[in-house]
Amino acid sequence: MNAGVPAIEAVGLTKLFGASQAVSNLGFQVPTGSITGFVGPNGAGKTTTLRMLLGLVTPTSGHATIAGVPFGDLGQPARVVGAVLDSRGMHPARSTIDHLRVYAAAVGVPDQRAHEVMAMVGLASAARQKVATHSLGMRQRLALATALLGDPQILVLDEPANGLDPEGMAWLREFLRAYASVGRTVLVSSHLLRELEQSVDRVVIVNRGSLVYQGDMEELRARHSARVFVTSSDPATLALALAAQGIVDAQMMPDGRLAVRGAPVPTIGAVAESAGVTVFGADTESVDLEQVFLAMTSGQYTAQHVDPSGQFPRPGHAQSPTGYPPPPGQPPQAPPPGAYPPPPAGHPGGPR
Ligand SMILES: Nc1ncnc2c1ncn2[C@@H]1O[C@H](COP(=O)(O)OP(=O)(O)OP(=O)(O)O)[C@@H](O)[C@H]1O
Repeated sequence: MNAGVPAIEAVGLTKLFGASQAVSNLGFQVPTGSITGFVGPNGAGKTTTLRMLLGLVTPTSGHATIAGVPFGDLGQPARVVGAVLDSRGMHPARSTIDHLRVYAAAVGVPDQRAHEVMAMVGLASAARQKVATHSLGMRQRLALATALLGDPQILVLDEPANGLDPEGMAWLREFLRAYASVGRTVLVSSHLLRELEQSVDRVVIVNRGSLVYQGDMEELRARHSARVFVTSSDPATLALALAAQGIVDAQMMPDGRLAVRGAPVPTIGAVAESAGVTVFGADTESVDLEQVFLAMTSGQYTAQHVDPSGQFPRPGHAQSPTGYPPPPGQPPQAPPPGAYPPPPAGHPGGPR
């Protein structure tokens, strides 16, 4: 693959089904060597997008490339990109190994490769078992094995975790890591960020056919990094002392607490002590990325700033006491319960 060329690129992809817009001017890149998550709620347009990438659906406008060229121009597509789009369309009467042999012949690889990929996905002991009797998890593994037949440099997987039990999910995570560790690329979709959080280095988030976010997981985490809410004898002096140490993101809350980002509790405690400020309490906000995702994809995403009302505007925070006693005569501070609105009906995590 050409150095510097993204493994996958979508440019202005749009798909209309009649009057309904499934994908809308969607652009993103999947860097070579990355494991990129493609995340969005049900109906967000993930499958349609993946099918456009793979030449199975013609875009209304826009285009996509795989290894720098449109899918249709790949000389030997199965050697470049393997895809798992739907594990339900397999011939039920075929055995595991027969299914793989049929596809091995289609891809132009020897039967031996069918045995190899069957072992790679842990199906060797089910070689003679008919597809009709496979569990959904087994079908997912078989679909993955089929995608691997051509030993492709790029894998595109649509909801591969569907039907996998926790052990299967852990196995899939390991598998994808090992696959990408030698410079190969994975694009994997899910309707749950939580499902992919531990496996991907990069994420493309879509909602209603449009891009909501693309970037590194680290960046997403950093953007939503936790703040520490400090109750002290002198917040203004503490803010100045923190700024002198380069910790400049400290905002006064209407309730008198200082909201500090970018420093852990022990550091804040040490700065306070050296400035002669007494700390009565410090509550750490922990960020649940799934909540960030839900907020992003339910139209309630309002990013970073502190709400002047002194409430906790950002989703996913849960306060945890840190061992400091509350100020004399005051109960420990806690966020208002239910400050974050629940996801809407039909949204994953919300009522269906
Ligand atoms: N062949 C089709 N004809 C008409 N509408 C379609 C077709 N395929 C998809 N759609 C519609 O396009 C929208 C996006 O569907 P798509 O399957 O791409 O979303 P998704 O994010 O993959 O969702 P899910 O996770 O539920 O599969 C949906 O409203 C869907 O009903």
